[in-house]
Amino acid sequence: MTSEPQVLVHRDKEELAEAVAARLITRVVDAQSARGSASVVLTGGRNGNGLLAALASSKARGAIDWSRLDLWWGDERFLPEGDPERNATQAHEALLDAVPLDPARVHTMAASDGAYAGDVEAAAEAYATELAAAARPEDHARVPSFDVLLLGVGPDTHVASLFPEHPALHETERTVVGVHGAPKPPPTRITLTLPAIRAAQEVWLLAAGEDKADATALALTGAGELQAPAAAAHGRRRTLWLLDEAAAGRLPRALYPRALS
Ligand SMILES: O=C(O)[C@H](O)[C@@H](O)[C@H](O)[C@H](O)COP(=O)(O)O
Repeated sequence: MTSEPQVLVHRDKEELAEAVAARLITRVVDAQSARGSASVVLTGGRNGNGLLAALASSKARGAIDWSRLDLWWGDERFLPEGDPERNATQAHEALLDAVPLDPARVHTMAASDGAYAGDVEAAAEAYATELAAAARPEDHARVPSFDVLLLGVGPDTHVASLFPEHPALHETERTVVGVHGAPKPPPTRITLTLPAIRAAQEVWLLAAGEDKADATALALTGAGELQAPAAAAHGRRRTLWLLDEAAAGRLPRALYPRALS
């Protein structure tokens, strides 16, 4: 089962970050009260980090039981541990170091100087194994049914490290793969594949700024999955596009109900 994309437009990137932070707190609190724990997949990039910074400064952040939250990553830049360009390093700086997480529930992807010594395929396979170990029978997948999977949308419509026309988009078996020759630096990356992304209950795609307007319009108006990977990202229950006005600037108005002021 997949879900039709819903579009929500906020005034600017600051309002977007704060509104999505509030939405995420509510979603995590709901999941924790229903099930005892929650799982969220983080994204790299400016919007993902802006969201984490908004969570860090939210007065409501104490409503989350951080010790019962599993954090995963949708992709990682295959760089040495602690490199300032690693998505995990940036997430720690923006939020993770400031909240009482259980370190065993913070599932980072391997660094290039870590256990797999520069072997990105082995690092990807290890992450797939970690995901499979966390999946429950009721998930009916080789990854957990993440409560929320966050994806920043690139100006070329890439999500995670799934770039237009790249071979990783054809993957139907593996849940995590190594990426070579990515057009956005660094060229070597680890990414969840579409089957792993589509196992999430909810997929939230984030885009802000005029440089995302074409990508957003392309992905939401019928582009193919190879041409526009963002168009291929669906949650089982919900697919939410969370935009600012600039990123929504070239969308047909019929796609989103809220009137712009
Ligand atoms: O590792 C990365 O670079 C990301 O995970 C990538 O997929 C990112 O989310 C998009 O490129 C959007 O990034 P911005 O929000 O910075 O445009």
